[in-house]
Amino acid sequence: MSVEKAYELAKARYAAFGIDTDAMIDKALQLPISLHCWQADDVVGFETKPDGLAGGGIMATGNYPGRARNGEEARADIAKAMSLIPGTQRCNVHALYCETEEYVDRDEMTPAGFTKWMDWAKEQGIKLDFNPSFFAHPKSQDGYTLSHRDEEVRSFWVRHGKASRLIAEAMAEAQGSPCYVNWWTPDGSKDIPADRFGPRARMAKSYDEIMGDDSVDKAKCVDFIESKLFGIGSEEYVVSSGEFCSDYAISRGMGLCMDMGHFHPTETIHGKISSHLQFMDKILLHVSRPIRWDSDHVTLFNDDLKNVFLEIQRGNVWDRVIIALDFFDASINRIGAYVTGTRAARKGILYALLDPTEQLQSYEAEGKNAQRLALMEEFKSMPFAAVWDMLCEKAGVPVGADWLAEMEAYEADVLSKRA
Ligand SMILES: C[C@H](O)[C@H](O)[C@@H](O)C(=O)CO
Ligand SMILES: [Mn+2]
Repeated sequence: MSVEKAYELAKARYAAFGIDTDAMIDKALQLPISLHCWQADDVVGFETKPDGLAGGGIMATGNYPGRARNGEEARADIAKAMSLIPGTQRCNVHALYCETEEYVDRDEMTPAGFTKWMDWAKEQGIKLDFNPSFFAHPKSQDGYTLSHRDEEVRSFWVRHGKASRLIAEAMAEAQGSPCYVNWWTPDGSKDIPADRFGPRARMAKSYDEIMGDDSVDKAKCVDFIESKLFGIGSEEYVVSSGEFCSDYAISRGMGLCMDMGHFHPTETIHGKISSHLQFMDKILLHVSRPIRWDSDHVTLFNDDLKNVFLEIQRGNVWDRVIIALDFFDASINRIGAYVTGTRAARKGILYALLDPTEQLQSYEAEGKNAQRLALMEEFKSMPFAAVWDMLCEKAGVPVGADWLAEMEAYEADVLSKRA
C-alpha cells in the first residue's frame, strides 16, 4: 500500500478522536532537536593539543571504522545524517571541538575557535548550542574541576566557564536566537569520600562566579546544569548530583538538564518534568538510553522515550522543554547511530502529539479511570506508523528503512576511505 493510502486510513482513525494528524505532523516537524556533535568522532574533539586525553566519567567504546578525524569530516558526517532525518535540527557543539591553528587552552578559548562551526551552521540553516568541556584535559585527570580543592585548578576551570558563556553569546548573536548551554562536570570520587560537603561548596562557588558575569546576556546564553548519579571512576560520589543541580538551578533561576541515562538503572525521568517545571522556566533534556552502567546508548523508540514526550504533551509544555540528544556508540556506523537515534526522538515527539490528551484528561476529571486506562492502551495500537511515514515523506527524507541504502553508499564512498 502506498504511503498516501495508508495515511488516509490512519488519518480517519485519529480524526475519530478529534486528532488532526496533518496539524500534528507540522508541529512535530517544527520542534527542534539538537544533535550532539560528539557522536561523529567518539567524543575525542579537535583541539590541537599534543595528546588526546579521555576520561571524565564517560567513554565511547568500539572501533568501527570511519570516525571523523577533524572538523570538516565531522560537519560533513553530521550534514549527511541530518539529510536523512526529518524535522528542525540544531547542532550541539562541545568546547573541545574548538578549531585553531595553534593550541588554545580551555581558559583562553574565544568565539574565533568556533568560526567554522558558525559558518557551517549558517550554510545549513541551523542553530547551534554549546557545552563547556570539563573533561579530557590534564587539569581534570584527578576527577575534579570546578570543585577542585586546588585554587589554581578551580580558577582555571572557572575561566573556562566564563569563556564558554562568551562563545555561546557569540553563537547566539550569529544566529539571531538563543544558544542553549549545558553545564556538565565529571567531578566525583570512585570510592567513599571523607568530605562530600567541601567539593559541593566549591562547585556552587565556582558556578556563582561564572554565572555572576553580568556582561553576558542571559537572553542569548541560556544556561542549564546537568546532573548525574555516577560515572566511570565516580561510582560513589558525583558532586553535581540530582539534588545539587536541581537545588542550584532553582535557587539561581537557572535551568536544569536531565539526561535520561543519569539516574538509578530503573529510575525514569518522565515523572520529574511536572515537578521541575513548577519552579523553573525551562528544562533541557539529554535524550539518551541507559543500559546498566552506560548512560549513552543510541536512543530508541521505547517506552521511556514515549513517556517523556507524552508527559510534555499532557502538560502542554513543548515551549518549555529543550530537546537535545546525548549518545555515542563507536561500535557501529556513526551515521547510522545519529539517524536511528534522532529519528527515534522525532518519532517519540509525533507519537506524543497524537495522544488523545483532552479525552484522557476529561475522563480523569470525571473519575472515569477505567476509560482513561483503556484509551491509553488502545492508542498503543493505533496506526501510528502510517502517520510517521507521511511525516518523513512530507519532510523529503527516506521513508522507513530506505535511508540505510544512503548510509551504506556514504560508508563506501567516504567513511571507508578514512584510515
Ligand atoms: C559529552 C557530554 O557533555 C556528556 O555526555 C554529558 O552530557 C554527559 O551526559 C556525561 O555523562
Ligand atoms: Mn548528557
